[in-house]
Amino acid sequence: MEQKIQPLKNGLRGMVTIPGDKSISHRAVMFGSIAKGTTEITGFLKGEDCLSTVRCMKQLGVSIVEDGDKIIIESSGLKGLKEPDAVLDVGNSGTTIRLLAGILATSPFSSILVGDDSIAKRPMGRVTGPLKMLNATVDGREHGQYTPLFIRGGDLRGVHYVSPIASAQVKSSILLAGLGARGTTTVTEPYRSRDHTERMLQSFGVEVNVDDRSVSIEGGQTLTGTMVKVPGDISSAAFLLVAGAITEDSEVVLKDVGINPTRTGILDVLKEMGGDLTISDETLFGEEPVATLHIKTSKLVGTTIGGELIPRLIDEIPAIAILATQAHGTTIIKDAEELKVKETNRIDTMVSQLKELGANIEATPDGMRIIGPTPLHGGTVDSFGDHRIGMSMALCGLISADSITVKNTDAIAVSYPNFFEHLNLLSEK
Ligand SMILES: O=C(O)C1=C[C@@H](OP(=O)(O)O)[C@@H](O)[C@H](O)C1
Ligand SMILES: C=C(OP(=O)(O)O)C(=O)O
Repeated sequence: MEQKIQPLKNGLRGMVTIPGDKSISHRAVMFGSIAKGTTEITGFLKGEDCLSTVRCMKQLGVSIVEDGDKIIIESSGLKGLKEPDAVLDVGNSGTTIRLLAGILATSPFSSILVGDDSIAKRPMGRVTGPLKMLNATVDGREHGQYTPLFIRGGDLRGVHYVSPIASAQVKSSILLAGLGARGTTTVTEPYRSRDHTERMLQSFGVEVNVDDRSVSIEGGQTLTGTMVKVPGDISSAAFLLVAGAITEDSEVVLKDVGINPTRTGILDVLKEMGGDLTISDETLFGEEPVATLHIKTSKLVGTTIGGELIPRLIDEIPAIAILATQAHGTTIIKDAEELKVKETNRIDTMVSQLKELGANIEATPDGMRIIGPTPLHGGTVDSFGDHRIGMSMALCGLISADSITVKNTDAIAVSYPNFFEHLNLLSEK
């Protein structure tokens, strides 16, 4: 599918409730599936990635049903999972395959994990390596570096894994395997990555110890079913925050957005760049903080982004690149090599597609450099099957001189199925 986006005549105005957080929705389904008893999820993101997680867990014998706006999971716990009779297909979802690999490493049966063409290029050695250290039998293409992955779980023993990268997928995979291991499992990261696993495991009754950049878990603990209320996804909200800031005469209100501090790098950067952002109605959905975000048309300046900030805004960098094209001065994004191993190489795709529209942007070895403000012209660009690239390109269409056609917009359903609906709602006068 392709979409033609016309430049806005008036600003964006109104209020929307952002769909559920993708990271939290995946975890709610996986943890509910390995918990004893009933888990009820509200605000679950019905995006393609989370639906892949639901399908995989059903194939492992778990009962997952929709009841109105709730997802109800019934399980007899981790030991109740059954050997799947077909390969488990994670689609486009890195979170599904890496977290599920950790769960399967504890299960005494064989499973094969596959995904789409993008997943086939993404590195899996970052989880298969440490899972082997815990004594799991894990293999795959190029000795477990890539899909298909083969896993036979078994008798695991806890380890202390010092991760070379700040990755919540790696951390979570190892901690989930650690739940079924003898002794203590600890993961230490160079910087703290998103901590939804740590928070949610505690609401399922698991004791988790956090000490600065290290997280530890004792093996043998069981999860008990619970209620999970999923906040709106700040990574989806980011696109509307950027849209509101870069378009004339705009004022947008986003309700119930998750503001977990391990995810709010985008808010820090927006403020740093001069964004007219206010945060109100702070409250908690279970263990997760949420708030209402207000953004207005903003006078933006360039900034430098790197270091510990990167894991706090890794998925928002494509949106931030659009912001930077409209900011006065130079924006430098560094220490962001991880962008090369997402759904696409997000450094290359953002640079090539933004250049296509007239932006002043260059790739650097660990990120990008953008000089603004530059007017964007019309044209045809491609998401290359990457949801976040598709939404970033659509934002360009709001401010460009002529219309922009974005190819392969179906990918957007991975994380924000009603993205265009929300944009249209905010454009109506
Ligand atoms: O744990 C998660 O839910 C995620 C962690 C991040 O990936 P990494 O762990 O690879 O950094 C992020 O990019 C991804 O969208 C979701
Ligand atoms: C990188 C992403 O997701 P995943 O790793 O789960 O495919 C993303 O949503 O931007």
